[in-house]
Amino acid sequence: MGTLEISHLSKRFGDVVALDDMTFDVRAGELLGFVGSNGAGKTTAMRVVLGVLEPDAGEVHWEGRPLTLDTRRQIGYMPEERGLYPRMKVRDQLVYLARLHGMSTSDARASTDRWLDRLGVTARRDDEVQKLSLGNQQRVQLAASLVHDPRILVLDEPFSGLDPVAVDVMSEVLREKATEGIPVVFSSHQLDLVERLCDRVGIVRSGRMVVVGRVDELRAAGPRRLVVEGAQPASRWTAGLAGVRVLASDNGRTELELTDGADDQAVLRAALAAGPVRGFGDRRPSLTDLFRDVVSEASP
Ligand SMILES: Nc1ncnc2c1ncn2[C@@H]1O[C@H](COP(=O)(O)OP(=O)(O)OP(=O)(O)O)[C@@H](O)[C@H]1O
Repeated sequence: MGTLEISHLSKRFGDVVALDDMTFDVRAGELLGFVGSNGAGKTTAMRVVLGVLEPDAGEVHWEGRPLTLDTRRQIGYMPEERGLYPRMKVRDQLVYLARLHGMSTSDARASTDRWLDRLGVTARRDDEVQKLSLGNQQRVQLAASLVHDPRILVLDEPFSGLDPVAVDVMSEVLREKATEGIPVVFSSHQLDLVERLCDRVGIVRSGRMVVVGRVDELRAAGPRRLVVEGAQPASRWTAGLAGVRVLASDNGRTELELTDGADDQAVLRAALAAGPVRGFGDRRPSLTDLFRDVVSEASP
């Protein structure tokens, strides 16, 4: 199993620049979370990988070679606009899709039944897709991306609209596929989930991949954050501190950002001078914090 390499993709729709020299890779056996604001270019990038959209420039390679029609058939894709036939029965539809990807009828049936069972929709297998709830349609859509035993997984917002149990099942399946050695990339706005699940995260802004790495690496690269409990109000004791910015201050809890060279002991001394301090320590930024930092860097 090889790496999926997305190199220097550019794509415009009229005046809109959807992709602007986007480059990143998805390694064999990893789960990559693809995050970014609405309209940042995630869906466009995924559609280019799948080959349903031609880029203006750039290339996609897998195992060191450009993706061909044949290798693209080995991608399991979950589109954002769910692409099932509403009037077709669940099982028939999955068998049909697996056959379309070259599976024999008996393999297609076996694989369909296995995935329906795994995703908890066996009881609905003879129902038309349109009669299923949205969450169950989504489970079927995931089954559709997996039924042909893909060697690459590209999933556009697979978690949106799922109940917590379905989120767990979906997470488990994606993790398992990565463990099998498949490159797995999925987009999501549920950053807590991405943080928990992914090996690496890529943050997209205005068609460019601006940051990519493990969440702990991204954290280490950002400014240090401190939490001080007690010593209110913060405005009274933080004003004279060099390199210190107040991020939030309420209910006796102050969050600070320290730029290079700021002295945490000076912060503690200033806080103590203002009143009793009950808590003092580092605050690990969440992926949501990191995302906000990256997105706000864009503002002038
Ligand atoms: N077929 C199209 N025609 C015209 N503009 C398009 C088309 N597809 C995408 N765009 C534009 O390209 C930009 C990127 O859109 P894209 O759907 O890739 O973003 P996204 O990151 O997936 O957003 P979201 O998180 O909202 O799903 C947007 O400005 C969008 O309006």
